[in-house]
Amino acid sequence: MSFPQDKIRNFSIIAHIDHGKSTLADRILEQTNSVSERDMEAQLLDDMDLERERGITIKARAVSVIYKADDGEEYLFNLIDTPGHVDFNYEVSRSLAACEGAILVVDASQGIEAQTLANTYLAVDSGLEIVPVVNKIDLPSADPDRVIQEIEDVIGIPAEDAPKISAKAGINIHAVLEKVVHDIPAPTGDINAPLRALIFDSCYDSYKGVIIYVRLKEGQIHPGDEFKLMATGSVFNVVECGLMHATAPEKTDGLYAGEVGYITGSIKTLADAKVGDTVTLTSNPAEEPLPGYREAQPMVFCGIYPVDGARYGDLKDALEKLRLNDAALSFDPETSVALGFGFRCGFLGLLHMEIIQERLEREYQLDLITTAPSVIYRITRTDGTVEMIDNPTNYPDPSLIQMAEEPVTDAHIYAPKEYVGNIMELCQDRRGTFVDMQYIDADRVDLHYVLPLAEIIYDFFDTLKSRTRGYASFDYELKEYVQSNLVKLDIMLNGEVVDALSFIIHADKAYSRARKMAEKLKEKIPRQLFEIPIQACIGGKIIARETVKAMRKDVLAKCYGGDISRKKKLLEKQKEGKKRMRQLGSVEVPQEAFMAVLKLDTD
Ligand SMILES: Nc1nc2c(ncn2[C@@H]2O[C@H](COP(=O)(O)OP(=O)(O)OP(=O)(O)O)[C@@H](O)[C@H]2O)c(=O)[nH]1
Repeated sequence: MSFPQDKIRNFSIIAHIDHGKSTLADRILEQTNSVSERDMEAQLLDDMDLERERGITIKARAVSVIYKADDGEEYLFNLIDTPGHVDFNYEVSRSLAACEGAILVVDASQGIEAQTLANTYLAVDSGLEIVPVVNKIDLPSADPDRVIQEIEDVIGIPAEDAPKISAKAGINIHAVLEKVVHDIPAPTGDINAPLRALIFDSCYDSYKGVIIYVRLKEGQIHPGDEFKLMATGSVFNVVECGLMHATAPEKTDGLYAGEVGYITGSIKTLADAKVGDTVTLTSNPAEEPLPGYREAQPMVFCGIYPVDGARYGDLKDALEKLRLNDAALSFDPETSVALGFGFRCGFLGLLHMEIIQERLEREYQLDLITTAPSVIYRITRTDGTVEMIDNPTNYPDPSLIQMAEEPVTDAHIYAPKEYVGNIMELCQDRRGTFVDMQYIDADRVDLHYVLPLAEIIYDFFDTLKSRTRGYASFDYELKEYVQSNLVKLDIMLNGEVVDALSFIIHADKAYSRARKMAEKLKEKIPRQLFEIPIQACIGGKIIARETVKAMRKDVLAKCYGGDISRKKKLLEKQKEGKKRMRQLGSVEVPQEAFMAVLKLDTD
């Protein structure tokens, strides 16, 4: 065994977004000489380009480093990075379950925010030792003592000797490393017991197949061993195992209880090696898997269509490739009269959805049309059957519905108290139910609301930010399904329903939304040779109407005579424009009309 258990420390860094988690991780790698300066790109742990650009951590990752402590001993630190966004909460909880402790980073000028608390609760639920650290003390607005007091008052853990650091300037990082050695317990677990290893992350490598990242709780595993994934039941042989160092993996002759490492075994798809599953050996299997496994459940759905119908096959290939590395992404073929062939895609949340859309466009050069995001509604039909509906097209006729239910969330908003009025107004407007309000300190409050998921998947967070000048933070958790007065709103152009524009909405909001959509469409649809009525209707009843007037004269008539190249240019331009048009029945609708209507709420 490479390292005695008592010299191993397995920990995560948890923080609210932007409080400096990745920067601290970089400093830890640097100070343990894990990376040469040349290799030290900022935010080494975030290795996807997109992550770097957005400055967020999408996938959890782990890295092993060796730290020579002040007591003269060498310690093996396994640092497990966690994603910082609620969409990826399940991955966060699995990463935490692989650790004994967590460094809690709090920004010295901002103090505790919504995800500080949400992530701390996840860590406490996993029984971790929390090591608070106050970061960004170099900022002029930093008030570390106030933040320490806040940690003690709000979280209820001792923090008077929390290291006050600057991850950016590299101040006091040593104190953090020593805290890890002294405050975070070493792992325990019998290396001779039947193997139980928790998969906390996995990725796809085109040479090695799926690489699974595990924390061994009990037992050991060696190359050549036959292992079983307990949730899926699939069996493989270990081809390689080892530790992940910052720059390259290190093959080892085995992994032992307490360690964190990787295993490869010609596993073909991520669906076989799911995060949260338990690895055991077929020769001496464990009786029970480790607790906490569940399937990642998509919560937000939308239709994705290629602008150019001929690229349907490319879109399919791209989605399949992305799914290799993202078991939470789901997609099924769907057809729309308006948009042709495409896919109904499911995501963990809005951020996840945006990331996938952006990757499809950027990495696979696809032009896409996406339909409005939808949550999953639970419909009980009059004949008693229950259906989960993620596509407005499948929404039954109102006469067949006995009860409609929608998902609601428990939401916490942290903000300075002067914004309480604005926030309450926003939550009210989004059909929120006020639960309570608590003071975090003299200036800031925690507003607790129950909010329908459908109301926060559009642009809730952006609106919240703009109404609080960026000071509010937000966190939510799915709570339950509740009965709701839902209707399906259809849009008709020239008397025909445009299926891609239909959506499910609360009855109270249907009228104003219908009116806004009709107005927007009128503005965006160019005049054509005939009059186009735009109608919004619920179950056949028209609730809003606008009309695009017919073209009165031939606009091309202006181009009499003139030089031929100018005419050609005009024709070229027209062709370009044509490509971006969709023929909906008898009406041509420009691409941007779809976009405009779908983004209605942000205006
Ligand atoms: N002034 C100052 N800025 C810091 C410090 N630590 C981090 N930052 C800056 O704060 C921003 C966010 O830091 P990150 O390390 O990306 O934060 P994070 O918590 O990893 O963010 P997510 O990955 O999105 O969760 C970056 O612009 C950093 O340069 C610090 O000690 N002082």
